Amino acid sequence: MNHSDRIVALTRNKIKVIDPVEALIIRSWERCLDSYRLDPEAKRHEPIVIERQTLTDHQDQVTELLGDFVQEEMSLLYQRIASSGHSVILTDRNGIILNYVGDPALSQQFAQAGLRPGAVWSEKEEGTNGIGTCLHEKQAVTICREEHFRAQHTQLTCSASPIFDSQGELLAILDVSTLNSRDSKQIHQHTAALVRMSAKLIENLGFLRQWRHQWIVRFHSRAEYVGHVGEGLIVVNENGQILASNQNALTQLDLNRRDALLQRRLTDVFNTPLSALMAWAGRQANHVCLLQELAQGRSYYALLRTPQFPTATAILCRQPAHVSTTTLCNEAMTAVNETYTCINLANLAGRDPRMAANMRYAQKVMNKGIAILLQGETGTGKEALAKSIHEASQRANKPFVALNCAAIPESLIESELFGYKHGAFTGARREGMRGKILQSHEGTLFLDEIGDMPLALQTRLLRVLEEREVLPLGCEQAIPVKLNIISATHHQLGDLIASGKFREDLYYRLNGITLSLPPLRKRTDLDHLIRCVLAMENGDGQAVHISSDAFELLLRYDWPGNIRQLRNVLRTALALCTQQTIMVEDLPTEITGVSAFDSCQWIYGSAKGELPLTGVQVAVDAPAMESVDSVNGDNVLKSAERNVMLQELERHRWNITNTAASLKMSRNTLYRKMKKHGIALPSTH
Ligand SMILES: Nc1ncnc2c1ncn2[C@@H]1O[C@H](COP(=O)(O)OP(=O)(O)OP(=O)(O)O)[C@@H](O)[C@H]1O
Repeated sequence: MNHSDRIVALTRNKIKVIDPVEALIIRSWERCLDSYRLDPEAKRHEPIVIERQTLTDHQDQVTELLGDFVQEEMSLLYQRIASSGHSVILTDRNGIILNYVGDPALSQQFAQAGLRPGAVWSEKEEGTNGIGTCLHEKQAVTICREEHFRAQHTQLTCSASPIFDSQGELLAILDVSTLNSRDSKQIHQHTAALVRMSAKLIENLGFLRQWRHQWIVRFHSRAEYVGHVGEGLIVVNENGQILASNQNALTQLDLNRRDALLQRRLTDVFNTPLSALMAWAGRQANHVCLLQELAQGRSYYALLRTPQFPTATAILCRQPAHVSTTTLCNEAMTAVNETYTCINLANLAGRDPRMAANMRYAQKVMNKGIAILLQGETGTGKEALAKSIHEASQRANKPFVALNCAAIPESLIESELFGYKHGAFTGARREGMRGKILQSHEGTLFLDEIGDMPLALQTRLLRVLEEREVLPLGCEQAIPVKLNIISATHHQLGDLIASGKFREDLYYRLNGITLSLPPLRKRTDLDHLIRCVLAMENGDGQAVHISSDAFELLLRYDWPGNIRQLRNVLRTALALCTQQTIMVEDLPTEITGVSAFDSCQWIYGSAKGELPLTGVQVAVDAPAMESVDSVNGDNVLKSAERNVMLQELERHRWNITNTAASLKMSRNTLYRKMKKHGIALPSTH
């Protein structure tokens, strides 16, 4: 069957199609046949190319909206995937090619194929193709060889991803095209993932640029992702009214429509007014603060970016360094490279017996090639411990290489971990890539969030561990590797094994010894740790004090975010306090709220014959609470009760039985109180 007959047979349902990707292509073919009346076998034609001056105008328009860094990001993407036959292309929303980065030796061939600045690659002109079909579908697509409608384009393979403006309108397309690739579509998924990430990055940077004269709240449910490609962005004016948001913000907040945010006030969405964020940004520009979303009580970390006025010299929030795709893939590494100046194996234990036992075991096994598994809730210090073990070991002068299995897309983990040979697949770098396993040769490989590793990769990893050699993609010869693995997880791997999500044999390989890090609320040396972390955060600054009331609250708080949260809270408190003394009012409501809730529970609960909550009975001055919440006393108590419930629900991952038990109330009472406070169970917990 020739190209044309195949298209017609598939489009007219003469061959059944099940795959949704194919369905997208069939839709496009239908448009080409029925709406644009194109002929797949039409004799070779030249794409329309717009005039030079018009092209310059189009380029200026897009550069004005997206900024100069587009070219830089395109070059970075090109370097990452550089191999013969690739070019990185930017088009505007009409499919006009604006910029092109590619191998100069091949530019002639690309130009002959019609891929040159000024050429129009809309579907209407060129039939089904990466750029045109992406424009129409407004989603990332990969169009491989015969999937192109025009027979003359079947030498091309293109992965394209849309770039939207802050109103959600399509602005541009980022595309990577290659000529005469013989790889399967599946193999192109690696390139497609990189294109999607770069497009998202350009979109975010364009967003920040477009709204550079307004306040922007940058947030994510994980502190380390603020400033990265997945962060949510919400623009507010000085009255706290929301002007725009990016798609990530909607995804993070579980909203499906942009207008669900527009024209609302920041305080309709989060528990913190803009004024509080401004005060924070003025004093502690570089650090994230904790926000609570009102609808479901989820916590987010946020940075406020101050408006950039031409003369601004004073308070400027952190403008994260240019985040390239490479940094995204190395997220785990970035986290490990945080300054742990005063954390080492000797002082990590603090004065907690369980931690001290962990350190003793670590000392005993760290030079014996025994795999160490670190288990603990988020923020308990697993990465810090892994790094300290490496630094205390005999391989301290060898590399410490980290991979966060949950932070990078599934399609990229394989090549990040195992590496690949030059030309292993479309998008492979010319010189190939060594992969984290080989990079860590003789050093330590730290596999964070191992519970999130896809099953297929678990099998490959197991083979590497058993055979002590690695076979990068596209290589025929395995390379011997000397591996020392430390892995970490917040999951109970036993549960994952029971549900078939984790291989039991891999678990035994990784678990030469398990070190369980206690949550902060169970550490016996919390007082000592608070002092250490405070000293660490204070750096070389003047001596700092904590009032006994504030210290008491810190000791009694449950710390769902563990040491990470403790660091953040103390950072904020340090920034807010006056005369180097941290007072109750310098602490966030989720901490001060506990005491108010307890007294409120004591008042209301006893009247209804219910037990008081956790037994915490710390008196906090009502004015302090009022100044935080700016509400009357009754509301303070209600809001405190709500806060504590949300916090406990979050801590127990919205398990009603466990939350009710920890709050010492029946499940029915918990449901009743949740209803009273308008707390709904999130669907994804
Ligand atoms: N003993 C300690 N003293 C002071 N700070 C610590 C200590 N242990 C960890 N931290 C700090 O706490 C924060 C969280 O630590 P880390 O990232 O190691 O936790 P984690 O358990 O790996 O978290 P996650 O599971 O979310 O990745 C980091 O900022 C780290 O510097």
